[in-house]
Amino acid sequence: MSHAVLACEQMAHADRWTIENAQIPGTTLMENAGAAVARAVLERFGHARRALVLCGPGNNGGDGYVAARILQESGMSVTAYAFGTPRGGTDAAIARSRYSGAVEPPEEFEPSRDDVVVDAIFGAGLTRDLPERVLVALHKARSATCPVVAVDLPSGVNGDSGADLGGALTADVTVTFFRKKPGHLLFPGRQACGEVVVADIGVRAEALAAKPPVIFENVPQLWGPVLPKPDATWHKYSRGHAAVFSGGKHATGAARLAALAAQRTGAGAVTILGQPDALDIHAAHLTSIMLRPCAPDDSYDRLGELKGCRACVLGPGFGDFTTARRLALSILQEADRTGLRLVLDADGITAFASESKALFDVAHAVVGQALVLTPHEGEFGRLFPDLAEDRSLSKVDKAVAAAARANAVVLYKGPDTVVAAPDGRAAINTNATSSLATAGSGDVLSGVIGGLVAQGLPLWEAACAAAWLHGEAGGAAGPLAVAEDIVARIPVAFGLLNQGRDTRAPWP
Ligand SMILES: NC(=O)C1=CN([C@@H]2O[C@H](COP(=O)(O)OP(=O)(O)OC[C@H]3O[C@@H](n4cnc5c(N)ncnc54)[C@H](O)[C@@H]3O)[C@@H](O)[C@H]2O)[C@@H](O)CC1
Ligand SMILES: Nc1ncnc2c1ncn2[C@@H]1O[C@H](COP(=O)(O)OP(=O)(O)O)[C@@H](O)[C@H]1O
Ligand SMILES: [K+]
Repeated sequence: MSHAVLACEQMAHADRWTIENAQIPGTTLMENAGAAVARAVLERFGHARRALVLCGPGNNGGDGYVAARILQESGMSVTAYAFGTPRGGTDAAIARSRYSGAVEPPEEFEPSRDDVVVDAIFGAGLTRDLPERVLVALHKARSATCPVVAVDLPSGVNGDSGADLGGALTADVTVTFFRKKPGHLLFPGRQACGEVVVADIGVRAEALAAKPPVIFENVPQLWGPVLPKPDATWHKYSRGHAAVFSGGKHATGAARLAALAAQRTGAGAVTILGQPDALDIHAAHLTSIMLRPCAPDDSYDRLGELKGCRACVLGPGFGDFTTARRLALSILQEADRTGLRLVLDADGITAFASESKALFDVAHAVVGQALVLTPHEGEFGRLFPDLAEDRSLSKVDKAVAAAARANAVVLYKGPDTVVAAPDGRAAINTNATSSLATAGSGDVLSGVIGGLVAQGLPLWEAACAAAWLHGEAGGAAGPLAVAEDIVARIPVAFGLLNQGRDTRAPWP
């Protein structure tokens, strides 16, 4: 699965496995890696005056020396700069010895605008802050504003977390090998990488068989197969019925956005539940969405009256924390009997800020899973303060730990939204643009999740699909989109799934 994402340790294991079990020497992998880097340089920056290759002491530097040799052979003017010496006998030392061009000390590195810099100082083996002489060189490269091609990762970016350990360059292109790492997809690493090229260097996919990957880039292959297929016998309720709880009369918009999004996502019926004065406002705006009165002390059982209702969204604009807690806990307590699933967002999350244990306890008592949580960074900190503050954890680690603790699918929002399941699976979303950074966009997302869950999708797949559809819809709506525009483009996002496909089997 080429959309699998490997932690640095898994990648090192795959390298070792290939060398030991497929009898492919490490020097061959390094040759292939260096060749892929040289190819990227020649394809994009072959016109540069010089290629200046910054080489570290490990295998990343080894890739750099191979690239330097190939670039020189292709006729480019090349200088390598040695940041440390490869240990004798290593693949990197062999690569260094095969390169016969100029090798200068770091102090001699003086890039200009017309050069291309190859950053091969540190890759997956970076373990501590960058040394001063590396920082100085990176600063010079940045000041020169010349193009940068990074090998595996821009030096200074942590491959597992995407954290910038200090001073990393923003590359134009990053050439990585076999599979992406979380650091290529999580911010700020994603931004530092620029375009990411994944090169096949001969590492064998069988290396992953013993311990299959659990982290993925969020692509339609992950969840396309479980999207609902149109059925000639459908009626509106069998197609899926979603409910959305409304806030009070001065905060109805959020629920309306969620409800409209659930409807645009394919739920056959959508009902908004709210107090009569709030429903009056909804009635003035809505036509095909149903409205049902629900007093604050009403039982969640009112949901049982909604035919075929499989999903409810609670939290957008809700306001009343006491009622939110009561509703959420009772929905989860009855989830095994009713089959109802809960998407808890916004005020529904904040309502449990100091009572998260009560939520997690009922969620754990459910056979299987019934809860999706959709926190942004602030909400995540309210529910999982210790995880939020733990600097040793990546965003993926945090989301996975939160999902296990809450027995919930956790969709941890941001430009690099992570969707984690209690069993440890995680998908990193990569198609969202900053056009989604607009009020109400999160309400739309919770409605999309609710709409998909109502149609019977498993929770993790529903949340992954929703993040992707939301991203595409936001992109289609353009940079000045408002939340209503995102709702309107959901069909466009579905349409992208159809492209090039048989229209009778509309989804992958
Ligand atoms: N055969 C293989 O294993 C392959 C490895 N590949 C390359 O190998 C890289 C990983 O190689 P390595 O594990 O050698 O790691 P790196 O080359 O990223 O760095 C390791 C070296 O840097 C030192 N180091 C780490 N952080 C430092 C810091 N802040 N200051 C000073 N020194 C520091 C380490 O002690 C070690 O000597 C990948 O990123 C990739 O570029 C590719 O060549 C593909 C094949
Ligand atoms: N810069 C960005 N790039 C990509 N996606 C973003 C960006 N900023 C916000 N988003 C997405 O937009 C949505 C915002 O949700 P949220 O913060 O709950 O907003 P609101 O409460 O206003 O609806 C989330 O899905 C988030 O991932
Ligand atoms: K590098």
